[in-house]
Amino acid sequence: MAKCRFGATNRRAALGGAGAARVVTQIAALQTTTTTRPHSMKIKRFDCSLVTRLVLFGLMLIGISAVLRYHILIGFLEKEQAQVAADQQSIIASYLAQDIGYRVQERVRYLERLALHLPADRLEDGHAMQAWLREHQELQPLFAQGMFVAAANGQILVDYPTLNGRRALSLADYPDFKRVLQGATVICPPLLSPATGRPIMAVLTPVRDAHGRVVGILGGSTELTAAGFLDHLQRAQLGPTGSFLLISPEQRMIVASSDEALVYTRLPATGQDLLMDQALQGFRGNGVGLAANGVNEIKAFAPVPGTSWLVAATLPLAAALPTVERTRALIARGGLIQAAMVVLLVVLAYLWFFRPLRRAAALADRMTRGELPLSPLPVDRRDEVGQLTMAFNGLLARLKLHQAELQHQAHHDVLTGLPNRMMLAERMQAALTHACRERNGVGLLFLDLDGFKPINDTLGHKAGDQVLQEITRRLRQVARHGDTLARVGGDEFVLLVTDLRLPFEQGAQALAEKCIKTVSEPICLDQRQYRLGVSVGIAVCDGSCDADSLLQAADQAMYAAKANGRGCYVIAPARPACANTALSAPAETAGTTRPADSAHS
Ligand SMILES: Nc1nc2c(ncn2[C@@H]2O[C@H](COP(=O)(O)OP(=O)(O)OP(=O)(O)O)[C@@H](O)[C@H]2O)c(=O)[nH]1
Repeated sequence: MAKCRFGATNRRAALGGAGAARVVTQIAALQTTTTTRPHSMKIKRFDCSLVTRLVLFGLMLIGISAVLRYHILIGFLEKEQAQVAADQQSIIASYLAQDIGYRVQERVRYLERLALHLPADRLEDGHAMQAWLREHQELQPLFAQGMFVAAANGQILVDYPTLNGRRALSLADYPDFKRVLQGATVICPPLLSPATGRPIMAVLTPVRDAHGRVVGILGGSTELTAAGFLDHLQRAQLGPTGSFLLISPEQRMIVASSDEALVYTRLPATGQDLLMDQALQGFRGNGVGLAANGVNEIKAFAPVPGTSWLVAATLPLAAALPTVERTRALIARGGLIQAAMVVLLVVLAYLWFFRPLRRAAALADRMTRGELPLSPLPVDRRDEVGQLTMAFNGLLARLKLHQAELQHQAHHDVLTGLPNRMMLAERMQAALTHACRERNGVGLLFLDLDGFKPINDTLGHKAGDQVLQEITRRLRQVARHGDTLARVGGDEFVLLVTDLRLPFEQGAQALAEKCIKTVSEPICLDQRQYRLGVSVGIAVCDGSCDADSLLQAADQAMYAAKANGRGCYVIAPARPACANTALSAPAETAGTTRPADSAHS
């Protein structure tokens, strides 16, 4: 069947290279990916760095744990320490109250004993009374301001030692005066001494006659701060800022205190110090509350036995919690040390754990940018980084395999596995260059099967494919080592022969005859034998021609062989020179040979 071979060349190129073109595009895309220079993968932004995130995460953990520790631990410590301090204050306040109670009772009992022995019938005898008072005062001076005797109407008759203005006083003005007349010993509320201006306490006890009637009053007064009475309260210390108070609830007065400025001062108004208000209403014990001066204080209250007084021990909360303050500083210091350690550890971890990762990333980056050939990354360790690197290497191997497959597909025919037109062109170019250098010849045998279409049409494409594969197998046996057998169209093959010696045509002819012979062997299909033929066009060259011209010359010669009756070969009449030198006489059949057995099947 006559065909326009030159027009068909392009069509065949399209046919033979249809799949290949797609493959070539894929390869080009791959090459583009690997050769274009993408942006560097270096981590430039500080906030993108894993190390930064780890450091921030570590610092955040430390911050949270410090805040939690601070609130839980400090809260617990504050509570515990405040309780311990309050209990201690209670013990001290209670001890002081007992001691003060003892001292007061000692004076009360002393005065009551004296009253029993006082000669009631000589009350009006001033000299005798004063001598009696002096004798007992000097014997046991429990009342620092001395003692005095008053008539039943409250008028002070005599005192020792004599104090200015004392005799002018009337005991009838005291609120408890009547109780004394009824026979009770009374501890008078503290008051400022008219004589010294200092706070004093007086004790009054009745003097009875032989019939038991109250005929007078024996009294004793003492300054609260007098030696041997409450002076020890003044000297008592409760930390650097704490104080002890002796309180008279009826008067809402501080009777005595370790803080001199508070002595004989009034307590804050109701509502200003709730804990104190509760104590004045009878609460005894300890607690923490806001004082009138706005400071949180621990207060402990203890009653003074035998009196209505109470002892209060007060201490600012902050002063009671030195451990808490130290713990606070400790937590802050610990937090800072931990933060520094986290930074240090993360840096060490970065250097130790992430260095292989960074190195692998840098290598992969350089490979991606084409600075290094694609090769497996070194695997230093068997940890997660090593696993990642191995996985990357596996991926790389698959990529290379895939790339090789694509390369193969782009250069080979899928059905026969023979080189396709693209690869043939490369081989021809190489063969011509080689021939030029070696001064020998290159031959091209263009083979087109005869009678192939009927097999396809009658037995189907599958059988046609089997035939093409069988023909390929046979032609491969004919081709010498170093020759290239390519499939360039449906039933078209090209055999590229190199290293031909002069005369070049002679070697090519021998090969053509072998091809015609082997193709014409019967083919067994579907238990029937079929015969095919092949028309061969031969073109030879000494290496000075170009590949296209050589192919066109062989193609035209094959066309001539077809025209000559098929099953034969035709040698191109003139050796091709260059691409622009077209073969002028494709029908010329000089050198046409028809082997005896080259008949169509
Ligand atoms: N089975 C199969 N058939 C193909 C393939 N490629 C092309 N063909 C068929 O091969 C046939 C080639 O046609 P022709 O060259 O005219 O066949 P022919 O009978 O040898 O004719 P002449 O070359 O003129 O001798 C067509 O029918 C194509 O459809 C293929 O890969 N497999």
